[in-house]
Amino acid sequence: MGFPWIGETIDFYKAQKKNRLYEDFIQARIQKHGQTFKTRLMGYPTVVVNGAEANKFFLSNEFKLVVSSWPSSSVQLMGENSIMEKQGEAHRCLRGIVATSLSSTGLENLVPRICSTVENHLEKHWNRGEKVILLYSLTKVLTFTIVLECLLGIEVKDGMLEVFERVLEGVFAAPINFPGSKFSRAKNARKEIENMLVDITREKRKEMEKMEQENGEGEGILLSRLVAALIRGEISEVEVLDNVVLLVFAAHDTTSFAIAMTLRMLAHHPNCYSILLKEHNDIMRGKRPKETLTFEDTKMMNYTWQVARESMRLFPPIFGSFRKAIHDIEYNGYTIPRGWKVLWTAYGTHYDPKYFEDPLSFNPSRFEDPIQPYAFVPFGGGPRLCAGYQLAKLNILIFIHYVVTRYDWSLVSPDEPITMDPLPFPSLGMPIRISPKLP
Ligand code: HEM
Repeated sequence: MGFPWIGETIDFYKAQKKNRLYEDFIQARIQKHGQTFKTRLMGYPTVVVNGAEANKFFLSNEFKLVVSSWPSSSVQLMGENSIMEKQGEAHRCLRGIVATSLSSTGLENLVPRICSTVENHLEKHWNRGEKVILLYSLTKVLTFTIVLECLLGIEVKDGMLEVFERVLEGVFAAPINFPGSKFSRAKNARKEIENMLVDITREKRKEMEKMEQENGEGEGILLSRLVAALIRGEISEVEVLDNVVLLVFAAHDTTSFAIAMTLRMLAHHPNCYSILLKEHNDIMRGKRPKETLTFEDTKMMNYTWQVARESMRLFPPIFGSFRKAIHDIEYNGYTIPRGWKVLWTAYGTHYDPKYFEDPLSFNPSRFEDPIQPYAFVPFGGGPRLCAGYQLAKLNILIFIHYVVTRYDWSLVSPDEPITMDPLPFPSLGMPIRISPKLP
């Protein structure tokens, strides 16, 4: 378990920073101790669990045996009232409100809005002849706009992204609140966002009360649904604010990284790229010039989704997360005492040949066959399965469609290192050389 308090935290962080959490930390200990092993991380005795059976056991027993457990800095910055901190009935209520806008029916209406946001983004940042752009950095601007404008219905103003990013930078920093620290900068940024969101929420409330639009229908936008629940007295104003901040955090870097890794893998595997391009050209052939994509079109992007899933298998945007035991737990011959942490990771199954043959090779067609439940877990599982899974999927498919049908592109640094802090990102921002395709 390493030294008292600190335990193996430094080894864990070092491996994370190099994006070698699996190779240097998890795999090394699995070989020594087996699939389930104990360690000490950030002051807590922690049991690291691996394998589909373990994922199923711990993820599906959320609220019964374990509860999600985020670092203190994340809770302070995302807010104590965000969905990730809620449990039981309070979680079910919030999840219900959020899920209505993020379900297939809710998202079907968003497709035209997402398409025009992607087109405007490409027009603004990608067009104008041959050039080199930073794909990952720019995609973050896009995913931020999609979650705020398309999903929540909040207009993005100049400087907003930078303030949100400052909050995100502190989410996993040490919660030390002295002037100039990462955490204190993040706290100040959070205050700025709160002030802005209070105005937006109150304005929305006034407007909805005037129009008696309490159910938020007519717009179908998530902010209206949250404010409708506020008007009905189901949630408080601070719950609206905390959940807006949480949604931006949950959606933004994760989706950008998934897009970046999908394009990187396509660049490394030209055969896969040809198959994917044909899928998109076939969709285009059935459409009039300038006709926009529909939800039905995205359902035809099966191969693209296989490529994206295979990329997320190899490069999960979230490596896993912590739970806390709320009872003594008997698991697989071990007793996990109440209060201990449990860490499940995507790597624990994604890189295991028991679930994925030749796990380090890139093979999108492995997703043609059904995958064992809880073996492919980039979106988690159980009651806390990613609420934005469908939006992430649409965002990825639609963006890839516009990129591959409109641009020729290539990686400038094919072997660009991926780093983690603690979410993964391409260390140079993923420079690519682009040139618009001739019409
Ligand atoms: C590729 C993109 C994404 C990935 C890989 C991803 C991954 C995850 C994972 C692993 C969890 C579960 C965490 C846990 O069990 O502790 C989660 C939860 C969540 N995600 Fe995502 N996510 C993505 C995109 C999104 C988007 C676009 C949204 C919304 C706009 C979103 C909203 C949420 C929310 C609200 C939760 C908390 C659910 C709950 O506690 O009930 N995510 N996500």
